[in-house]
Amino acid sequence: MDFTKLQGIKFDTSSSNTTLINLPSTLLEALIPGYGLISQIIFKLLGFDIGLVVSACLVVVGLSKAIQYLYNKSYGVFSSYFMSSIQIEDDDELFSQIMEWIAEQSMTKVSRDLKAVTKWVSAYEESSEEANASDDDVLDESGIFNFEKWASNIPPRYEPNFGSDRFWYEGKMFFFSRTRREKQNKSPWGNNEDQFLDISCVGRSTEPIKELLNQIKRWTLTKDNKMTAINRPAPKEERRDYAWDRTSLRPSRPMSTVSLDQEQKAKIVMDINEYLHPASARWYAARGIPYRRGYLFHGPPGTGKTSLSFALAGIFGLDIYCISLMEVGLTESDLNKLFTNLPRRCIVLLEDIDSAGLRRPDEPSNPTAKDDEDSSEDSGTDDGSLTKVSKADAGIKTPGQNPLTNGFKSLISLSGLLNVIDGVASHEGRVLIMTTNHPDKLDAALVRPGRVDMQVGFSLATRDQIRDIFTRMYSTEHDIEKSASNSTTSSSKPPTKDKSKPVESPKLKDPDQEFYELLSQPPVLDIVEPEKLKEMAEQFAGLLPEGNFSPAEIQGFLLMRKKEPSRALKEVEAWRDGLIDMKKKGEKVLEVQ
Ligand SMILES: Nc1ncnc2c1ncn2[C@@H]1O[C@H](COP(=O)(O)OP(=O)(O)OP(=O)(O)O)[C@@H](O)[C@H]1O
Repeated sequence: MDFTKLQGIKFDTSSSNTTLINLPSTLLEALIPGYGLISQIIFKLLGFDIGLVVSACLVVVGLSKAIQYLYNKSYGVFSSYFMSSIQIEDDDELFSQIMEWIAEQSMTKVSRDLKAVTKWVSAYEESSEEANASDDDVLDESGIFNFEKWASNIPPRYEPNFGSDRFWYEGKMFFFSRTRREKQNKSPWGNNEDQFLDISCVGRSTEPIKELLNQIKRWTLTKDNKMTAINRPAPKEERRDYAWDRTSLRPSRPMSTVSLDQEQKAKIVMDINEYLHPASARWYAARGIPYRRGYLFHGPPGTGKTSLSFALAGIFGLDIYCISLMEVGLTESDLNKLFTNLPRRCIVLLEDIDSAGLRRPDEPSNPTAKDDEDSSEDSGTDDGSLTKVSKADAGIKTPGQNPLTNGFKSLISLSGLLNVIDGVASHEGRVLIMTTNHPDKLDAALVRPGRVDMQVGFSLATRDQIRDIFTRMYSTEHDIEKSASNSTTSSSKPPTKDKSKPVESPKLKDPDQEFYELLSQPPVLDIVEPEKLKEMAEQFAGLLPEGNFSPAEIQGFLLMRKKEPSRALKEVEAWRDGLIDMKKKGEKVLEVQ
């Protein structure tokens, strides 16, 4: 647009033709290059002077711009003097809590500008409608669960789109804006944008917004109640922004489902309870003791070490942060970052620390050859004179290596691990649980008091545990409780079809007909009275020798017969003999499963 032409314009104010909506043609010519020519052509072709229309349009645009400018200016002045606001960044967990809360408010029902998000739900997070889906919604015509069909019934979640909106909450109006911006530190991988929310309200105090945020946090708590969040290290390339990824949210595991000596369970719970009490931090500080507590859960695989950790997280409402030192490429600085980014209170689960392949300087150059030997004489000190395993060692398999580590060597040295556990990076207030199948292979420095304050041994199933696992598997008490508290019965439904509704084979003759006919056999649902169940559990426990099988193995056997306690009882001897035989021969495959 050539504004220099505006200088040459002489406004003929005496002309009665020049009004607010009939601008002089010289002005129009200056604002719209080629206007004169175009208007003449249109006039010649149509006999119509477009000057009035163009002038009116320009005046409307100009006025609306001026009004918008004035509005923005006055809103800016008003909000800086008479409004309060709080900003929330998207890397804060409050961000997702607010989005979830808002998605359930009437704002998303009346707003005309929404963002639809496919709900990612884990198997445990289905809403009641999803969990209540009828067989017609989830099963195909052969009676087989069809995920696509089921997933198509899950509606998206609607949340506010980018931009501004407002909502009322408890009689107060709040303004809400969602803004996208470019990240300052750009990464060649993935997303270079982040977002933030701004919640504001009229008034010179942020109290109403703070109260709203507290309400949202309380709402999240009731929603996530009885759920345990599991976090794992974020992928390497994203670790610059987020150290941890919340990988799942699962129902808290009731303590009663972990078969372990009751007194031992109570001892651990009481110990953690005392430690977590807010007054304990001061008690520790007054005595110059670092406010940390570490536990070592040791025992054969499948004996409940991880299960107990999850049950503890559920009891104390803590999130779990799992780290495996076996993670390929996990360096000491990564580990440091992960520990410094832990929340104030949490459970850190350091799994299988024995198989992490940590190395000390006095180890032979072929360290893996020594892995199979008992290294308990490695009475390490925590003086830090321990070396870091070279990167070249990672993942190199050599003969004689520990089958558990599969030749893997961690990039983390023992000194590095010790520094993280009790160094400056270590977060005070966290509960550290280390698990191992081979406590004898651990360095004494790692398990010295202060790093490990309580050791809990897990053993292969005792008679009591076997009885307990059998009873829990076939007891319907929990199912009845659930269906009473929640009108839905589907969460307690057996995963296969009910026996009252046998699976129908498809009408059409198809090559899989014979296979489908196998499915049409009605499943047996063997419900036994509590008294009888007790008797059967006793019988079952009597058939399995103590200290021979892990709870996981017994659970696996029962799961294959999850609705048929009588069949489990009938087949347990064959399974037992097969498993003992298999272990003797060192085989991995079992005939009777
Ligand atoms: N003591 C137990 N009580 C109840 N269930 C158990 C027990 N031990 C094992 N299980 C069952 O066995 C499975 C594996 O258990 P879990 O992962 O806790 O074992 P683990 O000791 O951590 O094994 P690993 O050493 O291999 O990590 C789980 O499904 C769990 O329910």
